[in-house]
This record gives sequence, C-alpha cells and structure tokens, in this order.
Amino acid sequence: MPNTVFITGATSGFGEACARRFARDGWNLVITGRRQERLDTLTEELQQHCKVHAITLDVRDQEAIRAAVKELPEAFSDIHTLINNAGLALGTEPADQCDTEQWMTMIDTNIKGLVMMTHALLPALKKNNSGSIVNIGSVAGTWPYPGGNVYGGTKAFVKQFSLSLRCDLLGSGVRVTNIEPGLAETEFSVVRFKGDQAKADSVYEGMQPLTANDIADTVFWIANRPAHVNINNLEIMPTQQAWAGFAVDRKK
Ligand SMILES: NC(=O)C1=CN([C@@H]2O[C@H](COP(=O)(O)OP(=O)(O)OC[C@H]3O[C@@H](n4cnc5c(N)ncnc54)[C@H](OP(=O)(O)O)[C@@H]3O)[C@@H](O)[C@H]2O)C=CC1
Ligand SMILES: O=CCS(=O)(=O)O
Repeated sequence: MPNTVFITGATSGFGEACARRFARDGWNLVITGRRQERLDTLTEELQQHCKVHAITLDVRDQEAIRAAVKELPEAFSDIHTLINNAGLALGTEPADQCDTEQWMTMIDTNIKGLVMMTHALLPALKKNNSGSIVNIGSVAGTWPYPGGNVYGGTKAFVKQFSLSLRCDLLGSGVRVTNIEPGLAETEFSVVRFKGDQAKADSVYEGMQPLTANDIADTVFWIANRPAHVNINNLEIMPTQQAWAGFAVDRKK
C-alpha cells in the first residue's frame, strides 16, 4: 500500500511542488491550504497519479486542524510524512515601524499553526514506528538580517522546536527534520510585499534563486531515507547567495 503524505500550504510554492513530487512516486496525498480553487485544480491534476484528499484549512484555526485530522477518510488516516510548510513573511520594516498585526499573523501561522498541526498528527505518525516530520524553517531562523525580526524569530522557533521534538520522539521511530532554505522564487516575496510584483521580482534580480522543485526534491529525499536515518537539519542556499559580514555603527 502506498504511503501517505500530509502537506500544509500545498496551493503554491514549496508545498505545491512537494505534492507533485510525491504524487509522481505514487504516494497518497492530503493537501491543504486556504485557497480552495487551487486545491481543486491540483486535485484534478494529481488524481491521475495517486489518491488525493484536499482540505481547505487555515492553520491558524486550531479547531479546524483538529477536525481535519479527526475526519480523515480511512484511506488517508495512516500518515507517514507530515510536511509542515504553510507559512509566510510579512514586511521587512525595522521593528519600531512594523505593523504588529503582521507580527501576530506570522506567529499564529509559522509557530502556532505548525505546533498544533504537529500535535494533531502525532498519534497517526507514531502508529507505524516509522513516520517522518519535515518542518520548513529558513536560513532566517539562524542568520539575522535587517527587517527579518519576527519572521526570523518564528523560524528560529521552528528550528529549536524540531530539535526538541526529536528528543521527545526518541524511541518512537518518528523522524524530524528542519529544512532551512535560502532565497527561493515562489509567491513568498509577493506575499511579503503585499502583492507588489516589481518589488518581489527585485529580490531575485541578477541571480539564480532556488526553485520550489529544488526544495521538493530535497523533502522527497529526506522522507525516503531508510528508517534508521534521521536528517536533523539541512540548510540549502542558491550558489549565488552567502552571508554578509557584521554591521558596525561607527561614531566619527
Ligand atoms: N521562498 C523562500 O525564499 C523561502 C520560504 N520559506 C518557507 O517556506 C514555506 C513555504 O513558502 P513558499 O512556498 O516559498 O511561499 P508561497 O507563498 O508560495 O506558499 C506559501 C503556502 O503557505 C500557505 N499558507 C500561508 N498561510 C496559511 C494559513 N494561515 N493557513 C494555511 N496555509 C497557509 C499558502 O496557502 P494559502 O494562501 O492558500 O492558504 C501557500 O500554499 C513557508 O513556511 C516559508 O516561510 C523558507 C525559506 C525560504
Ligand atoms: O525564508 C526565506 C528566506 S529569506 O527571505 O528570509 O532570506
């Protein structure tokens, strides 16, 4: 019987590419996201390769998470891999100029959504002693940059939560990985800059960013390691991206 993967945020970017990648190898899919019409289109396309169960789900809605998991049809209830991908960055303003509503949205989605999704699926993941959780962190969770403030903070949480979860799950057979991608061209920057396509495009100008498929291939590889192998953390950047030096406020 094929394995089942549960993907949050499958309507775009990494999540959508993961859905296609796992479908190509015949995994059954549970795909989720807020935009139902995109889920419908993807379901129609991927149903030719595998079984698909689509759930319109906002990960900020804790009741909805619980219900989605409780109401999984029998054929999809045996989850092998959870990809905690749903997330977003909003803005790059310095902390004192930030819209705190946007801060709350990032915290509610990237932190609370991820932990509640994980908690709801842990019983299913533990059932077969071989489950896998792949959390999508970010280089921003390790490396600070101006305007990264709360977004970076949420991804630092994902990193530490992933490590702690590994400790809690020791002996259960469930693996946990935190992937930390650098610049990848998806809808990420369009969302971050409130639909300003030109500003989003400028982020990737003159360089070759990662693609959603690069990340999907990586996630697929991680989920398909032998059961005794756990990739703890994996940072992945475009070749044309590296770290900046320290900034110093020199008084003349
Ligand atoms: N692109 C990049 O450079 C990098 C991205 N990341 C991380 O990768 C993940 C995926 O981003 P990426 O694919 O690039 O961006 P996209 O904007 O293309 O995709 C984001 C996905 O998250 C979903 N999502 C956002 N908010 C919610 C919510 N409240 N409930 C459910 N789903 C939600 C969106 O679905 P919908 O709107 O339909 O709900 C969408 O499917 C994020 O966690 C992001 O932080 C990490 C490092 C680099
Ligand atoms: O998480 C996304 C990568 S970055 O824009 O923060 O560098």
